[in-house]
Amino acid sequence: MTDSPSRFNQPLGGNEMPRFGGPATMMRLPTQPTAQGLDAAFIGVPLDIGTSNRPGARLGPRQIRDESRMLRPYNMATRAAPFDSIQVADIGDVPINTFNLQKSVDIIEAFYDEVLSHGTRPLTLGGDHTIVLPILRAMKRKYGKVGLIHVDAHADINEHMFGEAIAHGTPFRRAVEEGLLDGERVAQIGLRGTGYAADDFDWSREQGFRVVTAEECWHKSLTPLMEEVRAKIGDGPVYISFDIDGLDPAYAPGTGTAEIAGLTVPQGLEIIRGAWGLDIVGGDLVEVAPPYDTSGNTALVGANLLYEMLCILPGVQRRS
Ligand SMILES: N=C(N)NCCCC(=O)O
Ligand SMILES: [Mn+2]
Ligand SMILES: [Mn+2]
Repeated sequence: MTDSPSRFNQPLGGNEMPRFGGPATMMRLPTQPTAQGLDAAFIGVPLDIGTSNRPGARLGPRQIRDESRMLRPYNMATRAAPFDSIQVADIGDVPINTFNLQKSVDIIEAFYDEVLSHGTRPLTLGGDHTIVLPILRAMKRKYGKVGLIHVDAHADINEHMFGEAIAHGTPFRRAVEEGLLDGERVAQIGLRGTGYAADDFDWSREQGFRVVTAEECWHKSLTPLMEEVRAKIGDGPVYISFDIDGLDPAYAPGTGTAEIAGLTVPQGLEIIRGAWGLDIVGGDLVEVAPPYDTSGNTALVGANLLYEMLCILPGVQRRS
C-alpha cells in the first residue's frame, strides 16, 4: 500500500538507504537550523561536565542518533503514526561550552527559549542530567510551572555536590527553589540504592512529589501506577525527564552512575506510554555514556524511549 506523499518530514527509509548509511540525524530525519515550523524537534546537548562518577555522556547525543537508525516510522504497539501527524526534524546540538558548566547552562537556557518561541515541543538527547535545569527554566517562561514525570535511580535533589549548586545530582532541588515545578504534579519513579542520609527521599515527599521507589515497581506492570500518576498530573503542562539509569544496568549498562535492581525496559515503555493524552510539553533522555556501552544497546534503548515520547505528543494520531 503506498500512501500519498506526506506533507510532513519522514525518516529516511530502511529500504531507501541501508541503515548503516545516510545522515547521522535522529531517525535519519531531515535537519534544519532552528525549530521554526516544527511541532517537535530532536535536540542534542553534548554535556557531561556535571557528572560525578563515570564521564562520557557528552557522546550520548551522537550515539543515540547512530542507534536510532533501527527505528521505523510506525509504532506497532500503540498504533501511533507520528510522521503522518506532526512536523518533526533534528535541529542538531546545543553549542555548549565544555570548559564552563555555568556558561553551558546559560547557553542551553537561551537555546530552549528560542525553540519554545516557535511552539515546538523539544525532545532532548543528553548529556548528563544537569541539562534539565536550564530546559525547565525555559519551560517556566513559556508555560508557567509544569508537572514532571521523572524516571531515575536518583532523586537528583541534592542541596549541592562538592559545594556546587549546579551538577547532575541537584537539578530538581534547584527547580523547586526557582518555582519551575508544581510539586503536587510531580512523580519520581525508580529511586533506589544507597543514600547520603536516611531521609534522602523525604525532601521530595515534602514538596508533594509522588516518590515511587524501585522496590515498589519490582515484578509488576506499571500500567496501574501510571493511572495514579495521570490523575496526579491532571490537565496541566507536564515534562518528562528520563534518566537512563532508572533502568537496571543489565539493560542500560552504558551510564555514569549505575545502581543495581532497576526498572526493566518494558516498565520504561509502560511509563512513557502511560502518559499518552497528557499535555506533554517536552522530554529528555539523559545519562547515556557510550564509553561504557560496548554493545550500543543502552543508546538503542534511549533512542526507542525518545521515539516513544514522540509518539505520545499532543497531535500524534493513532492508526485504527
Ligand atoms: N545520574 C544522575 N542524574 N544523578 C546521579 C547523582 C549521584 C549522587 O547524587 O551521588
Ligand atoms: Mn540517575
Ligand atoms: Mn538523574
